Amino acid sequence: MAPSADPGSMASDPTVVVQNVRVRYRVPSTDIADLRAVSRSERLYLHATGQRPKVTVDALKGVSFVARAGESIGILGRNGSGKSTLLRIIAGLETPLSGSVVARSNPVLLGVDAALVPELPGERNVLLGCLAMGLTRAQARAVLPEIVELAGIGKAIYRPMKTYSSGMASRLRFAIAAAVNPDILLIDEALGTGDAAFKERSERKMNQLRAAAGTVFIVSHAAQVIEEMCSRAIWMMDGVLIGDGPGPEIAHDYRWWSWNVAKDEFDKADEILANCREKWAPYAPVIAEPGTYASPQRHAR
Ligand SMILES: Nc1ncnc2c1ncn2[C@@H]1O[C@H](COP(=O)(O)OP(=O)(O)OP(=O)(O)O)[C@@H](O)[C@H]1O
Repeated sequence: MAPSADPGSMASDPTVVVQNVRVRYRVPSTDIADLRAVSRSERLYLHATGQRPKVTVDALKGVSFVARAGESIGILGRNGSGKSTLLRIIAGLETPLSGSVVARSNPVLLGVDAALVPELPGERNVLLGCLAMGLTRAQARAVLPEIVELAGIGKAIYRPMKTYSSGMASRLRFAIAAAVNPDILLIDEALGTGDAAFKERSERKMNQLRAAAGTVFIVSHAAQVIEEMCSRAIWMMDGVLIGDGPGPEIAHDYRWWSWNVAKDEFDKADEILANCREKWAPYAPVIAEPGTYASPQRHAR
């Protein structure tokens, strides 16, 4: 079917424009069928060098959308559907095989693997994280109380991060990234681990960022997080964007589809998927004129 109109086109300025992005990985495989598929000379070479044959994984197969100021966008999908790859591409940490990403300002990626030092106490890591995100030492000290309050991990802030539970560490990372008030914040799975009080505080903080006309992206397996926190959601499947629409509605469809898959109700699941594709077909972004965006392409190609 024809791509639908950009749902936010009348609303606000674009912050991130993703156009037909493809990402391909070449990964070694131990599958005997992959070994049989290569030529005899290559097989001999692999054997002699102790290597495995490489297979192609298409992590993103032509993803396009426009994110706008004031949106919080949830990214949903099963394991391996391409959600984290999409965030890394928006953050500029990887170069796509083809396509482009243009962002209004530098996106800040908050990953569960964000590089903090496990041996250091939380408060020292807060300072490190702030410096890494471009704050001066004085600015970092000034926002320390706000970060400590947002993270809400009490006296644990004075203890080494390696002694934290995964939820405590995620909360601290979220608080650090959010405190620098980035225009574009990318969050990978950090919010599913918090308790009700943290959820309340993080929601408030995200609303503040959105109100300041920024954009927040959240990758989460928890459809409920996206249902409650995101104004918009995109549903990824096998590297393809299959639905783009209001957060609560996409999250509801995703949850209902997942439930049916888990119960082996595949006909029902297919029906939900077909309806979602029809109703929330992604729109094709209009190619931006040079100079439309303040910052250059994320990836020089
Ligand atoms: N660095 C990499 N090298 C090779 N393959 C990769 C790499 N990163 C991701 N992939 C592959 O790309 C595909 C998409 O992975 P990605 O991590 O983006 O999925 P995801 O939707 O975030 O998954 P999950 O929900 O499990 O975190 C998967 O098939 C994965 O194996």
